[in-house]
Amino acid sequence: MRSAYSVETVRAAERELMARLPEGALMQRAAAGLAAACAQVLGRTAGRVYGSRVVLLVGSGDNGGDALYAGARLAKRGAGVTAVLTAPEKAHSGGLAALRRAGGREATTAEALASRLIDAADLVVDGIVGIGGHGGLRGSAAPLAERAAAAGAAVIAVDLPSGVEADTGEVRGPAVRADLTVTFGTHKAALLIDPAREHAGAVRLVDIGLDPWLPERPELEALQHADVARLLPRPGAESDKYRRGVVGIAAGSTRYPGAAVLAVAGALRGGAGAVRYAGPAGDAVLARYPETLVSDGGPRRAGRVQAWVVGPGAGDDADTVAEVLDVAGEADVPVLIDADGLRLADPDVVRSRTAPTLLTPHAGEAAALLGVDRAEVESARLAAARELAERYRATVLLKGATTLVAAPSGRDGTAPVRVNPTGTPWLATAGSGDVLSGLAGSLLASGLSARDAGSVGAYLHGLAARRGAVGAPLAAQDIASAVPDAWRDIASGS
Ligand SMILES: NC(=O)C1=CN([C@@H]2O[C@H](COP(=O)(O)OP(=O)(O)OC[C@H]3O[C@@H](n4cnc5c(N)ncnc54)[C@H](O)[C@@H]3O)[C@@H](O)[C@H]2O)[C@@H](O)CC1
Ligand SMILES: [K+]
Repeated sequence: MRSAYSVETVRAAERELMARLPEGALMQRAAAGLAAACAQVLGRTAGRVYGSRVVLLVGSGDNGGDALYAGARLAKRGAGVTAVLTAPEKAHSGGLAALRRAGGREATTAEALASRLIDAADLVVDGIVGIGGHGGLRGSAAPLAERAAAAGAAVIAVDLPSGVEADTGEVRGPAVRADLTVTFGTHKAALLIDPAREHAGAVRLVDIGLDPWLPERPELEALQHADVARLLPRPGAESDKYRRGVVGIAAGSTRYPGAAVLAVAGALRGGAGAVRYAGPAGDAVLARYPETLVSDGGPRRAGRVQAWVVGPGAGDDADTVAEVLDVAGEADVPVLIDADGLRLADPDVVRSRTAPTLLTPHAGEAAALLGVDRAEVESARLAAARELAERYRATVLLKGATTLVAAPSGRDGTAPVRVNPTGTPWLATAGSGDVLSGLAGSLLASGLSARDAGSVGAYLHGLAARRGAVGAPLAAQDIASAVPDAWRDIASGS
């Protein structure tokens, strides 16, 4: 599991740890990890550390201190290191002294911008601002970041790419774009959630001994292979198709029969023992998937299921959405609501449900439910997912480059929001969401909680797209077809 903690929590843990260590020890741990990462990158870009050209962008806080101490370590190994001080009078004094002792140089922002210093660098280290920052880069920091981006040197961000919001992943103004971010103690939300995540590049976590002081429950977590492997449903020796769970799919319309076929395609690969289809696209479904149990009497007459999926390709069929909510309410089984179903479902009915509900909007659908612009959802994904989960008292899977799964708060607080690490741009293809709804619905039917079904579904879905795409576009059906490969990879730990 990869966990991310809030700035407030990180600071509290750091205080506990620092109280037990000699002064400055923590910053030395951070600087040592940072210098090691810099040396590795220099090995690739400049051949070696000795004789390489390193530029440190140094702000006025401890983030700059980390950069200065790391720079001193590199200077001792023969790198030519210049620190560009955005606020010379406020730069970390111990770090600056260490850099000077090691033979490093200093420049003001104006000098750096007027010369070719940054353009000629092999490596730029961004120590402008870390967890102490708010808002986009201010003052002379913004043109420095721009120059670094244009220079084409490798950029390593210290703790966070400067200018992003640590706790939310928002980017509200100019921000550094890094190739690698070396972060300390724990991940922060900005390193996992877009748009900030995109600015971070690859992320390396340096252990500074913070773990014992961090609370058990993080703000955010990203499942890894081993976590998903533990959650994947496995049939026992005694299982028959009904015990494995039956998922009901109420999707598609005469206008959009394909959505039904794709949702069924996903559902057949999600671990349920059987898939029932209730809707007007039964012939299309059977033609492609003869193993489906098709009924043409609507959801009420479809027979028992352990979870329902409703909404993909539903068009304006509000009656079916209402019927599924009715039937699922009577049987007290989980419901996944996707696509058109999100717009058609009665919010009061959704809120008053007692069995789990999983809503799976993309940014546009989430925006419509929240009554805001799509851009607002895309720029503040975490807040949007949390807000929807509370408003609907339902688990919300907000699709996107970094898909989020947020559960509503319960008696013992709010479970960490899950962020899916397997997303890929290849997923942005028509019908991809229909496959996900079937897949996650099938996981719900096989007994996973809404939060687990959503996050395992998104994980498998992303991995399947990566497996299936391998450098070429893929269609939604290919994603469904690649799910068993993804499942095998996870189950076998490969
Ligand atoms: N606290 C600790 O124990 C440790 C902290 N470490 C480092 O210390 C950092 C936190 O240090 P600080 O609390 O001093 O804070 P930062 O160094 O992150 O930033 C604070 C400074 O940045 C300026 N600033 C804020 N927003 C800005 C913006 N948008 N544009 C330009 N300047 C801006 C502020 O005026 C302030 O002077 C961490 O991110 C990490 O790099 C590490 O050394 C590990 C140990
Ligand atoms: K930084």
